[in-house]
Amino acid sequence: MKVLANDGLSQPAIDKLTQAGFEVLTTRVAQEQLSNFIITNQIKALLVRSATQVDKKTIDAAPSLELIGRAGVGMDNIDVAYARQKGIQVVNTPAASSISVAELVFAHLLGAARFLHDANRNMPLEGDQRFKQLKKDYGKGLELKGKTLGIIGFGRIGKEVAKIAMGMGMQVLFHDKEVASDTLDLSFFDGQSVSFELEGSPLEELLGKSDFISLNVPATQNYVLGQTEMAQMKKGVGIVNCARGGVLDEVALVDALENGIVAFAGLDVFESEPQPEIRILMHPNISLSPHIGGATIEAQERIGLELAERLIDLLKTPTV
Ligand SMILES: O=C(O)[C@H](O)COP(=O)(O)O
Repeated sequence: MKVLANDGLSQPAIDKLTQAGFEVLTTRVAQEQLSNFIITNQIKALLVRSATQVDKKTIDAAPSLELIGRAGVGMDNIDVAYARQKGIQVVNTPAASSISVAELVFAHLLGAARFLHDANRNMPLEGDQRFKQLKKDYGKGLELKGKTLGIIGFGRIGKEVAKIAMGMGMQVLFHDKEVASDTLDLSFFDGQSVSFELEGSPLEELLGKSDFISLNVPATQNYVLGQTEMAQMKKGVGIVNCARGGVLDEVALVDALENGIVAFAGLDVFESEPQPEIRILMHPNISLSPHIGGATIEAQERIGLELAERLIDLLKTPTV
């Protein structure tokens, strides 16, 4: 039984599937040739990350498909409803990358609060005058300890973000339409743990009180943070978006950066991927990363193994 892992798959997952009798192809097939490749090779399971689009056209043109696996969380690149309607099983790995994404939120927060992204671009090859000037330019960094972090979206990732923030001595507010309150267990290295009860806040209150805001919601039809919400934020706020491009209005963000409402932003995802807007790419107060929230060795191993197990279970291939 053939599996196409079109956006790559960790080696332990490939090994597990191979041992279970699957033939795993890791050829990166271009979007336009995908349907044809699936038919020609009689692919039964198509595994993707966020790069490959699995739309109606691809699904219609690939009758051999029995399963679509998303190696990751967001399924906005897959027409899930249509696939299921056609009898194709669709699975993802919602929990496996939460820690990696949460840690990237803090990579952006800690980095941008100390201008690291811009300092990296501007460090002089030589010349102590320029070095001294940069020392002045980057001389007004911010500490995170004691500040308030507003987390919008309190699912698995939002909760991991909250735990790191609490460990750093930050105050945490969260807003989630589905979650009124929650208990967080903070585990320490020595096995001890402490529980915290958190009450959700109305969005307006979170916007007005937060020194930093992290977006941790799934893809949405409308902006979660647009011009109206930015006008309600505390002056000098830092915003991090490691969720999805369309949840943050980038035009409103650049305006808010220009008028000083927002001091900095950290963006891992963009309204336009893989080619973000030039104003976003060139802005000195935006820390950038190319959609790598789940891209750690640990997360990809967990994702791959979880997906392999689901696939073996669902397609019930006899082991060789
Ligand atoms: O939804 C996800 O899992 C993340 O956005 C990561 O996407 P990726 O698998 O394309 O890196």
